[in-house]
Amino acid sequence: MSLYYEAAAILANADNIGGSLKSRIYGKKNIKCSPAHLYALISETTKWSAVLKEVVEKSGILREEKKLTPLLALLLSHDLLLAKGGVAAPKDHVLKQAVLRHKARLNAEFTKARLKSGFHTVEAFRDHVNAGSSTSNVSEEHDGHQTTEHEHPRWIRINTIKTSLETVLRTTFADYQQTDSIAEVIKAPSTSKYLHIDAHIPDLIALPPRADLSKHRAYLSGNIIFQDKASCFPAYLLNPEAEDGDIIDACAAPGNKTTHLAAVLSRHASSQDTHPSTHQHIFAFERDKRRAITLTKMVTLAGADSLVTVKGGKDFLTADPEAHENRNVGALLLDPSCSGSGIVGRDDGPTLHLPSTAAEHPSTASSRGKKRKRKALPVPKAADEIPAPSTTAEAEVEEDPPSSPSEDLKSRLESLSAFQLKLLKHAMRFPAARKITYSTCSIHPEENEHVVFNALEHSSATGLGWRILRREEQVDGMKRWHVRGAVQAVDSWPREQLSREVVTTVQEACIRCEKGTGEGTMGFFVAGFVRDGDGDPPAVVEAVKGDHGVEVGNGKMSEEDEEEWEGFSDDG
Ligand SMILES: C[S@@+](CC[C@H](N)C(=O)[O-])C[C@H]1O[C@@H](n2cnc3c(N)ncnc32)[C@H](O)[C@@H]1O
Repeated sequence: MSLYYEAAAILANADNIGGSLKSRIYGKKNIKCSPAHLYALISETTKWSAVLKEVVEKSGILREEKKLTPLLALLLSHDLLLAKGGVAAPKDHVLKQAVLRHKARLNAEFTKARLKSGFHTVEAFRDHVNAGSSTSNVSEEHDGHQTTEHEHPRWIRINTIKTSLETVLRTTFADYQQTDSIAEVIKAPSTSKYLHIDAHIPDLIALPPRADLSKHRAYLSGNIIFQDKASCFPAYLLNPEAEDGDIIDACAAPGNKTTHLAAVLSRHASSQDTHPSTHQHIFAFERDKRRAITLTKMVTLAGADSLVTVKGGKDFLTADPEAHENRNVGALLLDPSCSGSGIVGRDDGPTLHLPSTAAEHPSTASSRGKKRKRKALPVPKAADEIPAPSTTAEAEVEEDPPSSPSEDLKSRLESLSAFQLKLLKHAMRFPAARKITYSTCSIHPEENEHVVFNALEHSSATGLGWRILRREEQVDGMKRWHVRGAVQAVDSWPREQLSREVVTTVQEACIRCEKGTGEGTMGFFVAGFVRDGDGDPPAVVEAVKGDHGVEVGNGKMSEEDEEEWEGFSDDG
């Protein structure tokens, strides 16, 4: 498969794999081309896609070249017009020939687009695009600055292990102007010095989209951490307090929530004038050894070494709840692998704009007989837990897809939610546990509200006294957050065991974030579980054994457990 076919397949993301573009490319097995080359081609093409979309549409190439899909046309025209070495294929390659046949027209349209944008040289045009000053979806003008439709602020969590909000406002952000309006920050150009202090999460601020602090001393020293607002919800909602004892982060890499947990402990301790490591510890499980290395680095950079033990290469499902070291685990944070459908791309990465064949020649689509049209799947933008470039047009596929995307998605969601539920049920087995948060960066009810309902209906919850953490019991910022569980997810749940009242309470207790709104969050879900009273550890073990056929600690698994699902790769 040539570079362009591989790049188009990754951009189409037909597997709907979550995670950053980088992690999806580097984590992909069996790719033939160099990952670095693929990454460069895809990210550069995405950056230029608003310009190239128009160039491709106006050139008419898609109408005449049946071998080209909109994605291939974008990638090839990028290399033809902008790459130093031109199209990276032998001269008799079918794709190279297809694009070269239209070279003159593509060049002419590109020149027109450049001049229309007011640039006399390609270099000036390139600088403009590289500065991120929007070749994409230019939709509005604000104070002379153009902004794109789905701008995402640069969220920054102040690492309270090392510093405080007050200190960074006085130092790192001393020359920034504070505004109460997140909208003002979102529409500001990347270089402007606007700052918004978040109203829900303590120690979180928003800067304009694409604000680049990656070389700033505060970032390099771990005083500030780039973390999306939604991604801060779980540790804040879990709210581990001194009496909660030790904490498990069950799916920890790259470590945003682990270090946030450590910062919360640190903050609580400093308000009580104690040191957290004397009575509380965080165990961070990460099954993937490679990702565990990143996790360890992040923990060290955040100054959280004394608070966190990284369990690298260790599967949380093999952790024995009865083990001596887990006897004080009172709180667990579960943020398992998920479809990543809430990811809107890497931190403020660009949006992919696909050329439309239909828009150019309305008659063409209907005259294509058997060819099928389907919506291009959203493409991961380029991060940890963020943006996948979203597509703006329909991709035409010439061949029959192997199976319908909705069937693929349905079975993928079934596997994912079974795995997520299994983790949640395992967390409920820790005898001293009193608090759990369950979160995903997915927008699908199957991975969210339905997992919660399933757990609540299951005797892991009912037999052991677990219940949902109601809205009115949540920490202040989460109680005030207005986007709650999806009503349609709740309505579609068959009320077999849970009463209408319970279902309504759960819907109100669940917390969601939506992507692409003026709130500047990614798509996200979190729910809290609590257990009242002291419990009775021996009875707990019996209930668990009886219910699951699992003797925790000796590795004897039930039939259901034997089918180990490996999960999808995650954000990097
Ligand atoms: C969504 S990511 C976690 C992101 C992380 N919580 C953060 O905020 O940076 C899920 C992680 O869980 C890991 N994982 C999945 N299943 C696991 C398991 N059974 N035990 C331990 N880690 C697991 C994956 O390798 C992946 O790194």
